[in-house]
Amino acid sequence: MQSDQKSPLVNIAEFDSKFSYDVRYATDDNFLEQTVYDCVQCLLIPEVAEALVEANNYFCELGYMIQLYDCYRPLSVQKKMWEIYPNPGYVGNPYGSGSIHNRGAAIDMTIVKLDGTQLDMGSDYDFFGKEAHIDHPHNDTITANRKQLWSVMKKFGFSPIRTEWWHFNYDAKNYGLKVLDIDFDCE
Ligand SMILES: C[C@@H](N)C(=O)N[C@H](C)C(=O)O
Ligand SMILES: [Zn+2]
Repeated sequence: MQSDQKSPLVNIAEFDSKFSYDVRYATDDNFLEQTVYDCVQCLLIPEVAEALVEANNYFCELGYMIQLYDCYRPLSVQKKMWEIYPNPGYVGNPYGSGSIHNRGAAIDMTIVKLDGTQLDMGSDYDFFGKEAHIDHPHNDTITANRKQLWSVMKKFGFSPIRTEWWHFNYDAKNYGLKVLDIDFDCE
């Protein structure tokens, strides 16, 4: 941790929009099989938080809301992930260009109905295999659910990656953003 680093991140909970949370990295129910976050928070740089709120408000008008799996991720956690699963198709290499999560400009997410009902996206979150790929063929329901997710996210400036249906990077210039290693303030 670099505690002298001033945080440029904002907490999505401070915005006027209702999100659902399923932050498994704050539990041991994740591919690391260990708790790597001290609390559930979605931190992002302001520009990305604003775009996400707009996307969520749009989803809400359609009868859905965003369920957040992960937002900003400290570089120290990225290193733990890489140690356990050093595959650049599924985990950004912290010793290379890293992850857009480390820059507060990527989100892992799905959408759920406003009553909390889950939508079938064809694989679980952080399933590292071909069923999670955005070009893998699935049945009509899954295809329609994914289309709903991606069409709205793209409208608000987010792009998916090929191997993970749940991962979105904000805009194309984001590798130029600063990599951060700030702990969550869980007070
Ligand atoms: C680990 C997974 N949830 C994820 O976010 N992977 C991408 C590729 C990343 O680490 O940036
Ligand atoms: Zn991700």
